[in-house]
Amino acid sequence: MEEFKYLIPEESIDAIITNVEKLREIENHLRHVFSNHGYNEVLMPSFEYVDLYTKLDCGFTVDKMFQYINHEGKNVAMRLDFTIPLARLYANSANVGEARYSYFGKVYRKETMHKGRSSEFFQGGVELMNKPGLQGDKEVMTMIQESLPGISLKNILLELGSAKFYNRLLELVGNQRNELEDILRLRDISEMKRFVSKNDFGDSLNQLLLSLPTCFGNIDLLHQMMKTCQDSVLLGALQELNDLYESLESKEGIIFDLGMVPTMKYYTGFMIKGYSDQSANPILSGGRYDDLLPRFNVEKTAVGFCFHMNHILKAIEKEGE
Ligand SMILES: N[C@@H](Cc1c[nH]c[nH+]1)C(=O)O
Repeated sequence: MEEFKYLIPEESIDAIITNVEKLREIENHLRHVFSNHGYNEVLMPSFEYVDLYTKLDCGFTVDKMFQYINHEGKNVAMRLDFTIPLARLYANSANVGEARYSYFGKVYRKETMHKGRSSEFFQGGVELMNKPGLQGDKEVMTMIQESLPGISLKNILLELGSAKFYNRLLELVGNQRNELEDILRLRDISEMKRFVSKNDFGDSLNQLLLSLPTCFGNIDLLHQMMKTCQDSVLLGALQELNDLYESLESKEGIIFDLGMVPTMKYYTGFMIKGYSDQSANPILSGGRYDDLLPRFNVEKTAVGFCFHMNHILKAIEKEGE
């Protein structure tokens, strides 16, 4: 009868984060790193038109959104992502030179299977507008590396992938792209074997595809792939990853994952995911997304990343056990 006192909606959990003191400690550390690099913190709105997320071909679908119809009769969603609204902010600003934004706050994403999982994700990140190529990528990577010591996790692995590489692969397999995406997402070795023998893309591409589900390793792996890769676009993408790696002062904990599937459809260049050995979910993610600002009619490039605070705090908790 008084169920409301005990039950929690399936989209929710009892408390999103209980160790808020730790959250604030990490947040302040990150705030410090970001502002030292000249990033201005912006407090973004919680509500956006659904169209902002769906009509730019960024891969967001309405089933992921918490939405309602406002008094104008328009569909409004709770913030699903910081990167897209910040791209709009930049595109609408008078200054379209170099710009640096940082942010802290929640995004709201519906889970397909709720069961004890929250739909609210606390992020802290940055977006760097109009610093193209290696210089921009390096700035972001350096900030990630500088941030890591302050997040209290011992073993962090930084995985680098490339959306340019991935998108070219999809182009090369033509009509079979959806199938390839599924196989790579699941890293399914036997499905990949079946896929390759069914389609036969020629020796070189066949061999490359077969290697992808398990294609992670250190810089030697990248060099080996560069030797065998024959397609100039694929090779160019690998060369970019190599240049980024070489430009970094510290190479600690960096590995390559050439089968990495973009979590966001807007990525166009390098992609990064950070993992703690205590968390199955990434504690940070990001990458270059040069095609997003042009969709707001501003021919400028962008790159950024965010920390996933919920996953960081979970991993810290586990590490303490
Ligand atoms: N918005 C991305 C992270 C990112 C920031 N900038 C670029 N990528 C995410 O939620 O995963």
